[in-house]
Amino acid sequence: MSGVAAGDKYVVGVDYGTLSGRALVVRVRDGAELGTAVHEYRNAVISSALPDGGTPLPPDWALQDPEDYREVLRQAVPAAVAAAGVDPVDVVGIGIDFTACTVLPTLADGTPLCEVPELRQRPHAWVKLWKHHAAQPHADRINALAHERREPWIGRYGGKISAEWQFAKGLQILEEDPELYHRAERFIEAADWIVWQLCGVETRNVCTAGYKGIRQDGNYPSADYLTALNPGFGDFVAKLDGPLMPLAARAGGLTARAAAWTGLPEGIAVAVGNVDAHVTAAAAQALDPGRLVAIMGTSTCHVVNGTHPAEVAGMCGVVDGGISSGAWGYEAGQSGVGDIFGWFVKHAAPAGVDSHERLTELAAAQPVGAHGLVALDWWNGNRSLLVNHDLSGLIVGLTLATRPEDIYRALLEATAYGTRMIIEAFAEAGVPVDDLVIAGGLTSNELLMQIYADVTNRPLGIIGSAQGPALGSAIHAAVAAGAHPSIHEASQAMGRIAAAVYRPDPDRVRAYDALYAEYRALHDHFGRGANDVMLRLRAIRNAAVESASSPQEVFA
Ligand SMILES: Nc1ncnc2c1ncn2[C@@H]1O[C@H](COP(=O)(O)OP(=O)(O)O)[C@@H](O)[C@H]1O
Ligand SMILES: O=C(CO)[C@@H](O)[C@@H](O)COP(=O)(O)O
Repeated sequence: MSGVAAGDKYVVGVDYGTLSGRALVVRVRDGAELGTAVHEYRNAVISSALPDGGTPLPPDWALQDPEDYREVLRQAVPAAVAAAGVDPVDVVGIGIDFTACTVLPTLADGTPLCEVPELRQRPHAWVKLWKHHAAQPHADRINALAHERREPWIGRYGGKISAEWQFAKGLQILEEDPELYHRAERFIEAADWIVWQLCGVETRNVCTAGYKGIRQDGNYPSADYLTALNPGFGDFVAKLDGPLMPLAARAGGLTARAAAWTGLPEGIAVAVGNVDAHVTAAAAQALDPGRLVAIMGTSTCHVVNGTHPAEVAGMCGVVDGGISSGAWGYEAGQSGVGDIFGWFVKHAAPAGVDSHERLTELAAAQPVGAHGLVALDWWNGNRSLLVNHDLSGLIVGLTLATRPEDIYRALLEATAYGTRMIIEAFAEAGVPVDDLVIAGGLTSNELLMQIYADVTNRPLGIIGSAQGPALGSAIHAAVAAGAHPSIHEASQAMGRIAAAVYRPDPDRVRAYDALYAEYRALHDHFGRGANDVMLRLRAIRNAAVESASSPQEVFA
């Protein structure tokens, strides 16, 4: 990479993903990406047993190790600066984005409870990753009580709080390990925790407080409501509440300790924490209302700005300033997308066709509908519109003639139908979606992109960066450092989009309309109570796994 010139200033964006953290060095003047480095988390996703080989974990758990996050600062940031060839003294700010809701209990000084020696073997002491889905029963109770009491905030979450979010995860800790819950003086998004590590100041960003917490119109749920959920839960908001700051604000200056980790100058601006999806809207120059950004990787997040708050059934949430100050930001999501394709390649495709590239090549040769299949894309549950992580996947239409590429294509299509359900829910609630911009690793699959254009009948733009979230974080860092006056101006100067790269084809649009009608019928049948077979199967599975983990069977 090249482009280093005297007088230029730089910012570093750090994108904390599910398996790794990436640092990117960006030129403030025009957003040129000069150097990048990735650090894979040593403990990755902790889902079967705690790292020291000890305590086994029940189904649907997903934990992480906060030390992996610090290691990204020590490894990836200096490596990216070295790769860029810039002098660290010319770096004026650092910004981060994180997966969310990825959340941890800490002491008052920010020490994660899993780093307190006597708590290390307690599963609830660790970071709960966004895809920790074991708090579904807690989410169900949060929702039922909110509706019963007509809590004013529930409509801002499409009628349902997700099992992935702060209140469900917090309630699970209280009810499964009350002593640990009481040891937690703070309960904090990893996005805000790593900013605390960087600048030594605890802040809370409006984005995660709004979408992943339940903060609306300046308030969290009342102590009265929380106590009705569980008499011990009334103090939860006190653990969450911190100095709330708008996106792109300066949280503080880089501490001497974090300067030593990163090799960056002490005192440079540290931007307020942000979320991988939301930060990408700035990178894709997609802050105007009506332009929906889908960040497609292991999962998909959909974010779009609107001019007013509307209640969209099944969305994740609408938050004032949740994507950028001055607009109402909407979020929806699909919990499994690339992960479903990855599952098929790894566990179901026979040798010889067990790669995304080969399956895509074979699937691309088919006319729409030729495989005779429709799938429901719920391998990792359903985040929007059904908000139920106990739902599971389904493929209808299998015959002896079905080939691996048929199933692979049906899975690609199923995720596109899921996105269309979300777009239609927005439109029905008066939140227009005029075009889509796609970001994330899946943009490299051209067949998938064309399927999305045809299924949604909308032009598809592609973000002009392979590192959308990290670029978005760098843009926020530039604003926090005062190098651009606002996120809109920084987005125009530093963001990149190739508009309308994929256009819908009218014949394929018609063919997909028919298949989408079948998807919708299956979606409502299995997802809206007509047939709860998926929920019954999940209960049977959980009981079987639980009985198999009795001491005799585990150690047999
Ligand atoms: N060519 C491909 N076509 C479809 N899916 C792919 C392809 N290559 C990788 N994937 C899937 O994409 C996901 C990785 O995407 P990426 O954007 O890197 O992930 P992340 O969400 O962690 O940032 C994995 O789930 C993988 O199975
Ligand atoms: O839910 C959000 C953001 O709100 C994401 O962080 C979460 O889906 C993780 O996404 P990826 O792992 O980046 O696909």
